[in-house]
Amino acid sequence: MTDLQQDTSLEFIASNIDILGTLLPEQLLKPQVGIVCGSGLSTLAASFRERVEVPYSSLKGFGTSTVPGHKSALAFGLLGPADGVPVVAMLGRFHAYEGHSLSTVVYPVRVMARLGVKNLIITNAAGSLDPGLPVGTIVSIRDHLALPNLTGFNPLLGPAKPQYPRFLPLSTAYSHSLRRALFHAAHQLALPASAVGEGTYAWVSGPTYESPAEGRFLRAAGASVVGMSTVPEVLAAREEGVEVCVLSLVTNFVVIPDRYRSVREEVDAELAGTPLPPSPQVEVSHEEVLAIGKEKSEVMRALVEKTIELIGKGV
Ligand SMILES: O=P(O)(O)O[C@@H]1C[C@H](O)[C@@H](CO)O1
Ligand code: HPA
Repeated sequence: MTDLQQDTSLEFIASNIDILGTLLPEQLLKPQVGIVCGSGLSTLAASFRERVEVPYSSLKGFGTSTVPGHKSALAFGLLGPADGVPVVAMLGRFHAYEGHSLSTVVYPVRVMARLGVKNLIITNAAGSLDPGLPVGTIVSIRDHLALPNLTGFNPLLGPAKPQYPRFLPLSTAYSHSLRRALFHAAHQLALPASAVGEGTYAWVSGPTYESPAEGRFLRAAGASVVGMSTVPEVLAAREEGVEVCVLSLVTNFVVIPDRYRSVREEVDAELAGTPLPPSPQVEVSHEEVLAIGKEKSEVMRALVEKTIELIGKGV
């Protein structure tokens, strides 16, 4: 772990606001919408106007993202028509599997909230557990299943703080109104219905991809997609009073064979002179995850931008 407990005191975070005050023009200093860019999705900030990038290294309390496809900077800019909505994007996030403490993982979300962000769009790359959500589908997350949270690995563990609720409800964690804005945006962009699905995100710690039995378990438990991020950020955002919308890009199927081929059957059939067809050996890789992110970056960007435009219009 890089630290045990990140300093999230108002004073410490405010020191970043002072630093940003020296780096940003006035019109970018109070972003209304935040974006977290998932693996391979940093291009979500490609069309920010008046864009200014601030490396995490020039800010206090930020870690360094060590995962390929994740930069380590905040991008500030304007999005949408006319004067534009001030926005901030995390180009690169922190994952617990990199060795970051959960308080470091969620720290940028807390900074965004203090800067004035009211709505946060969190993106990620995820594996599909549902044949109805093929590779390339964008999934609007409506709920989560977080085994680490249920077993004592939760970013909100710790002494009560007067500015936060002690017992945070999660039944409305995924904003109904932001999800409505997202589906209105998908309609306005004339995306086919199959391009954007809905589902439940299972958070696992990683860094291993799921074994077939783990995939079957998560699917039986009600998850639609699985990934190694996002839920800690959702919890911190909700604790800060920020509305949250999560988009998972399906980059691969989690291998869930209905039935394992028996190797005994395979060998017996071979020796009897009636060999079975070769059994498929499928493996997911981060390179494949990044490649799908690249392929879908334009549609993800268009969807996020249109959603932000509609949020600004109160749709
Ligand atoms: O940051 P995200 O959740 O988009 O990244 C996913 C999960 C792992 O970090 C990585 C695995 O390929 O991609
Ligand atoms: N499992 C967990 N995280 C992921 C996956 C996956 O299959 N694909 C992309 N991120």
